[in-house]
Amino acid sequence: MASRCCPNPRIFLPFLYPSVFSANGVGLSRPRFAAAVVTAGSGARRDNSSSATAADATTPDSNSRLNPAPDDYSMPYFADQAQLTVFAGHGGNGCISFLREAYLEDGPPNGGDGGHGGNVYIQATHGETSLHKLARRRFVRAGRGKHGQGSARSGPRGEDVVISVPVGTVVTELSRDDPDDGGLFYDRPMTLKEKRRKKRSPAEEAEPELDEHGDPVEHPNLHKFLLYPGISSSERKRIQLPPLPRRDRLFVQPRPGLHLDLSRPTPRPILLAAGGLGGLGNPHFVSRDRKKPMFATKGEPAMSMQIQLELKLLADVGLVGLPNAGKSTLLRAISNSRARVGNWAFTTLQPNIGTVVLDNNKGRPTVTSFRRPAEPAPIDPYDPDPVDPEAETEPQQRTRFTVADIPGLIEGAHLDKGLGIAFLRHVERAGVLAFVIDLGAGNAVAALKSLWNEVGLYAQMREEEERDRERAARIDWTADTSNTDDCWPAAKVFEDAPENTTGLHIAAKPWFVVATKGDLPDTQENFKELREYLAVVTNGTEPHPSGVDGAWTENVAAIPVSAINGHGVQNIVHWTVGLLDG
Ligand SMILES: Nc1nc2c(ncn2[C@@H]2O[C@H](COP(=O)(O)OP(=O)(O)OP(=O)(O)O)[C@@H](O)[C@H]2O)c(=O)[nH]1
Ligand SMILES: [Mg+2]
Repeated sequence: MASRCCPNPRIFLPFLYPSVFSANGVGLSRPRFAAAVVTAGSGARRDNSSSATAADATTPDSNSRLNPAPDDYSMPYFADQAQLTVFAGHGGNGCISFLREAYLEDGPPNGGDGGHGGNVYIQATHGETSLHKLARRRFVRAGRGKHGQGSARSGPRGEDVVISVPVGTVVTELSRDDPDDGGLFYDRPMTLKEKRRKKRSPAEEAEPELDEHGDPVEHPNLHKFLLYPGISSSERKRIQLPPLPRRDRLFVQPRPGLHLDLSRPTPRPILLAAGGLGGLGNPHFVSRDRKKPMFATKGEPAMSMQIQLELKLLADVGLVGLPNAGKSTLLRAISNSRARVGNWAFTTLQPNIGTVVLDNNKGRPTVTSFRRPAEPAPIDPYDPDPVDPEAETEPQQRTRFTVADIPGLIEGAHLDKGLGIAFLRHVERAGVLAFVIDLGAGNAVAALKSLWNEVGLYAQMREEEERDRERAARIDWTADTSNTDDCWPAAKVFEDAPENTTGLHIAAKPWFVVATKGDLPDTQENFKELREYLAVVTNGTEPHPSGVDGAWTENVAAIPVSAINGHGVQNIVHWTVGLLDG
């Protein structure tokens, strides 16, 4: 992937290190991308011309937007994980009722059917940004169908519930309780053979079936029927119940082991749990021999499911760095974010997302950038109104991009040390990774290697998890094993699962280094060393810092900035846009 930006390090002009560049014979000149970056919200122009001197840079304005007091921040509610139990609605019961009118004492049955239970759906929408509301809610219940009533009035359907989640949410089923699992609630009709076998003489029909103690045996489906309340217990045992009629389901329950990766908005809600069918009123059971059925069927119980929601933020750029490196200050400098900044480790406890606006608020772009068209969604053959796959084929003008600032990583983060693993998932989805290195905090190359090491180990761990999940989902536990001597026939489904984890799904992303706090004294040598190291990584003499084969090493840049002064930050915007456009 070739960057649109000039690979020449001259573009990261030496506003911080004039001597580094003049020593190389590179004179001071205006940056190629001299347009001021207008950040959303503030509307302020930051002039980052090369005339800013090192002396200016070392005197950050106290209590400015980029050097705020620790209590000057806004912290939106945020949760990136939630566990929910969803309950589909039970079906309402059918009704046992008979027509009563003046001069008509003994009318025909007229009980209405019960309403079907409501379904639970999930939908990924752009309006949502966090799972905190769902994390607090814990239970989601669809409405139950109302019972049928007399005069052939059917019960209304239970209300459906749609769970709205942010785009980037991964849904994993943890367990389900499906009452229909052990056998269908509504019987399939008996075959002719079964009917013949079951056929009893009229004398036998009159007599109830007896158990070994001589007590009448209860009908096996009795619990699925609703009997007329006035019925005596002996009548209850003698009652002849018909087989439950076959009924088509309105919605097909999703298969067990549900796993949805909602990485794009879903045009229509996706079914999680289907409600139960409503019961049948007594008119359904009228026959030649049974003029007045004293029973109706109960509503079908519905299933419940426990799901895990995990939000992987879909930011264009992920900021990765050690604690206190200056990530949040950088986010404030390039976007409208009011992330908390403090001179201690772990100031940021949850991810912040900032939006970098690429126009001057008058509709005129300051940077021309084109978003690649999204891959068309696979066509669902059962969808009556499929989304047009050709909808987005033209490159779209990019007017903004998003940046995610995650809590700092420390050594062992992939083993859940520090704030650890919980937030590393947010860099998995980013298009570009920006490694923020504090030039004033020791060797920058060592810091970069240790960050890549953590990210690489985390990537391998996720790939292993994903492979295990995929294997588990592929095992067909119902496979017929009778014709084979193989005691583990399902093992063959493992064949095409990849064996080795590479970590490439993160290491293959384009990345660059933001060398921040360049205003601090004596950081010049550190920056030079970092730049030389990245040059040898780019030309292939040194391996990628994560050690992963085939990782992205095209034109890896180090951009010096002083985020606290807003110096050099627009170079980050231009470089990022170049990498995003690819
Ligand atoms: N001199 C100087 N100080 C900076 C610069 N950028 C950030 N700082 C200071 O470094 C400290 C840490 O900044 P933060 O932005 O909170 O760092 P962080 O990486 O978000 O820290 P965590 O959230 O704890 O991971 C603050 O006191 C900032 O004022 C810079 O460019 N120059
Ligand atoms: Mg921070």
